[in-house]
Amino acid sequence: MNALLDVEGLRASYGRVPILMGVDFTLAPGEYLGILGHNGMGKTTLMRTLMGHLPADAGAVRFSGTDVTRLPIHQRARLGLGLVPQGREIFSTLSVRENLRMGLASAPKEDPRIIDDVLADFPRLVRLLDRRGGALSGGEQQLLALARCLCTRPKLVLLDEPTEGIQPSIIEEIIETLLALKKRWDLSMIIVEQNLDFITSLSDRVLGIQKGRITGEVSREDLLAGRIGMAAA
Ligand SMILES: Nc1ncnc2c1ncn2[C@@H]1O[C@H](COP(=O)(O)OP(=O)(O)OP(=O)(O)O)[C@@H](O)[C@H]1O
Repeated sequence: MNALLDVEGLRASYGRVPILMGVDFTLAPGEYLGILGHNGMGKTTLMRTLMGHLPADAGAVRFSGTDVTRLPIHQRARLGLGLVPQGREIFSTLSVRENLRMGLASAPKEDPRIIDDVLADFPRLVRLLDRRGGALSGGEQQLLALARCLCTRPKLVLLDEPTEGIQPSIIEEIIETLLALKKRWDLSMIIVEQNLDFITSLSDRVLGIQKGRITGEVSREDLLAGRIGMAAA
């Protein structure tokens, strides 16, 4: 089967400091791929480079058969790439409803019915529609950031450290939501995390990243059996 995402020799840097040192991997349609790595290993840099927030110095990113390596963010979004950034970037003075409308603005087709469709998978947000984004808990903000991204109708969601600073009770709800989305939407996902339990619950496969390089791959069977050593160490 053709890959949905094909990343080859990807390099990126901040100024003269190289961070991604040649990243290679592919993602199949419908796959949830985990990327596990400690602080500062380049996980966020990889997500930002895939989305186009940071230019690639070398290598290629092909998405859905199109070379997107040099495309600006909005064109990648229109092709079906969506990023839920680390820190969530909720508009704190806008209501939940208004935050969702902001997501709609980058959708290929600005159809307000998309919001209702998305909310069907986020019952907790339905009760909070008029609340200010800044008055939500961290977990509720994470659900909102995910729902806002889904309003762009992505095929591939890049989810950057969703459990950071979130209470365990709502982490379970995020896992259930993500698994339900996998079934109901035709969705693929890259989940960057340090939380091993979270990534094990969701991923079909996990890649380890160290110092800007993919260091290993763990299958779902090995994940469930607790055999993760070489990827994340
Ligand atoms: N805007 C920036 N300018 C310069 N250096 C940066 C910038 N953002 C990140 N870095 C550096 O790039 C390296 C990789 O950072 P990155 O945020 O990609 O790591 P990470 O694996 O996502 O870590 P974390 O889990 O802490 O978010 C780190 O050494 C970091 O200090």
